[in-house]
Amino acid sequence: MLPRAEMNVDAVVERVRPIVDDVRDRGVEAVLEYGERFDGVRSESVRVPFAALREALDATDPQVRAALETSIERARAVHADQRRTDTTTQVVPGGTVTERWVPVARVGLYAPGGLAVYPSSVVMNVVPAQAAGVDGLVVCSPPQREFGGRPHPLILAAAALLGVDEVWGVGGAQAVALLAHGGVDTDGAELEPVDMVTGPGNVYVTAAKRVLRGRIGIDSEAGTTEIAVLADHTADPVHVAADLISQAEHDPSAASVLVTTSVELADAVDAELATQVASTKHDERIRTALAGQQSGTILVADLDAGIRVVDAYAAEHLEIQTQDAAGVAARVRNAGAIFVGPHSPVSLGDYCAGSNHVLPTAGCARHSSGLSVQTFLRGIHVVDYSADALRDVADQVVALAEAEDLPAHGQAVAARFGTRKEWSR
Ligand SMILES: NC(=O)c1ccc[n+]([C@@H]2O[C@H](COP(=O)([O-])OP(=O)(O)OC[C@H]3O[C@@H](n4cnc5c(N)ncnc54)[C@H](O)[C@@H]3O)[C@@H](O)[C@H]2O)c1
Ligand SMILES: N[C@H](CO)Cc1c[nH]c[nH+]1
Ligand SMILES: [Zn+2]
Repeated sequence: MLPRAEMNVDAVVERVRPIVDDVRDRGVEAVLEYGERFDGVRSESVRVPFAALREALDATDPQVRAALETSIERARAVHADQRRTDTTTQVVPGGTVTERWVPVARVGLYAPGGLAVYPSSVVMNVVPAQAAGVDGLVVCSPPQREFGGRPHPLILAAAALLGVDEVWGVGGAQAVALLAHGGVDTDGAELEPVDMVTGPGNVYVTAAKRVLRGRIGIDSEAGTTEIAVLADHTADPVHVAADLISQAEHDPSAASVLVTTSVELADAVDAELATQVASTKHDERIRTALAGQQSGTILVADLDAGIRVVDAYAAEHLEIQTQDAAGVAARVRNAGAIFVGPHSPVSLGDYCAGSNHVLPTAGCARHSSGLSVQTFLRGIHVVDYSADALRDVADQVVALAEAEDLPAHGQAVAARFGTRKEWSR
């Protein structure tokens, strides 16, 4: 199995637990102290005034605003199609089971803001939650020193564009803890505890979600970014290298993995990486990520072996750059999202494909999905039987209850038909 980064979620859970407990006990005062320690800024208050959201939007570069609007429009189109409809099954005459889809009442949405700022993650969180019908939305993002301890203006602008009016300037584990436990701001504004926290983040955010899971619902662990590229001799090494670098740019712990059938391609990608990294803005971070144990190249004998490797790895993002890319993609079982062919780079999905970029990392794609409308819905079974329908199945319920040595279960049915029986101990 390919290793993940050394700095993993397990390694920081115990470091994050005291932060979570402290925020539970001391609320906003603790949040402000952690902001000072980890984000280098202490603000007057944590909730962003409503007027500041509109001001940020008005001050946004028109080109960036238009791009955000495109991103929102495409994401809304895809997520609208994910809505569920209730289903009613008539099991027998007079006996129905309805599956009713009900949105979570109040959710906290995290948009990262440490090494980079992520207005695109505001879009990717808010769009599916709104499409699911969630009423209570609160966005959290780290306080930024250069903006007086408020989140980055583009985070505020994205929230305003999406119609979200509650934004708090808090990041890391303390954000997840504040969302879960609630708190009162220095000026008396109240953050009501949420039922669920979603959104991507670094290892501290992910560890806090793991610590608080159960008290709140969480989405899949959308931690440090990963890309795997499955490529054959037809792939363009310039594109493959650019895509590997694009995701390494997120974090020194990010993973960029090439799985290929072609030695020539592997060598050409190595050469391209050396050239392209040198001219990239965040070259130091990228070099660290590419040199880490989590990144590298794997040579495979053929595409069948390649598919076995990428399935075992279960990458957050998987690009297929092979002949018949669609056919190969159809054979993959485990990935957060799959990007097919030469014109579907991961960066497209990060911003403007319409797909969601909040995706499971660290192998969680074996069992979990990216953020979607479904994340914010709960299916409730509504059981409705008539007297006749219950009578028809009463003996079977009693038989199973007795087989499980839970006779009172059977009695609850029998009692309705005057056939209660006394049980000897
Ligand atoms: N999987 C996905 O869907 C997805 C999507 C977007 C981004 N990401 C990932 O999100 C992450 C964003 O990370 P980021 O750091 O830029 O922003 P972030 O907002 O996730 O983390 C910043 C916060 O980390 C906390 N922190 C920093 N150092 C700490 C320490 N030593 N102890 C405790 N807390 C500390 C601070 O409170 C700070 O506010 C990246 O790893 C990126 O790869 C993942
Ligand atoms: N690649 C990230 C998901 O892991 C999402 C993102 C946002 N901005 C840029 N990229
Ligand atoms: Zn990205």
